[in-house]
Amino acid sequence: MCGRSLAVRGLACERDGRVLFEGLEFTLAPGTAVQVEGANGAGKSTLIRTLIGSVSDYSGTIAWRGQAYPRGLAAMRSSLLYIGHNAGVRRGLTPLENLAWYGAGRKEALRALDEVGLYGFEDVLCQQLSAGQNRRVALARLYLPAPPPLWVLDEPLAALDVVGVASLEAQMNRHLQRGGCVLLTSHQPVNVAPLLRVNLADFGPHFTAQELYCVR
Ligand SMILES: Nc1ncnc2c1ncn2[C@@H]1O[C@H](COP(=O)(O)OP(=O)(O)OP(=O)(O)O)[C@@H](O)[C@H]1O
Repeated sequence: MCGRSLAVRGLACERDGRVLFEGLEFTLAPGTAVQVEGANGAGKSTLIRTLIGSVSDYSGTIAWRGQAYPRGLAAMRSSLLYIGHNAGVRRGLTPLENLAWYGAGRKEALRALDEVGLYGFEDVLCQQLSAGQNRRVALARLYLPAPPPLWVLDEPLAALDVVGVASLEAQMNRHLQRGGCVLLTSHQPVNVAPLLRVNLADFGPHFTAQELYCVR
């Protein structure tokens, strides 16, 4: 396994007795991105939660920088910037306060909010912002100085307009050029490179002809 990457080998997950994926294999190396694809309910968010260590009922091996989980978890977490499906924005706080919660100083937070098009909204409560603006508050963390190397982003393009998508793609490409890595889920094409696309449909449960006959 590559010593500087996230390596997934023979990974399988099931929920409620249903196999979501099995035999999943890929490597997320520095300077590269992986886009996890799959239909609604295919298991993309479950995979992400597994990779960031929030879910431990899986089989197979996950290793960060050559160290298999659970031993490698602490090192992975110290390198991780995770933005989940629900974006982790505190609605009772302003955008500025949200970034301060993540340790950002006022000047760098204002610059990041400007980068995501929220200039003038920094002191508005997030509960008064639109869905796309709240997504931008979450994504502003990607524009803070010295970001962690491993970005794991669940549906980061959701609710973004065309300009927002282009801006985020540019920021992800800058991160890759700096040697960082990005793992994301998206139902739409993502313009980042180099990109490995992993479709969970290719790792779904495999039935024998006999089993298929019985299902029918
Ligand atoms: N904790 C859980 N307990 C039981 N079932 C679960 C649990 N978490 C997820 N599931 C089930 O696993 C399946 C995969 O869910 P998941 O959220 O990973 O899909 P997804 O590919 O991210 O879907 P979407 O594209 O709709 O966001 C779903 O059928 C879901 O109901």
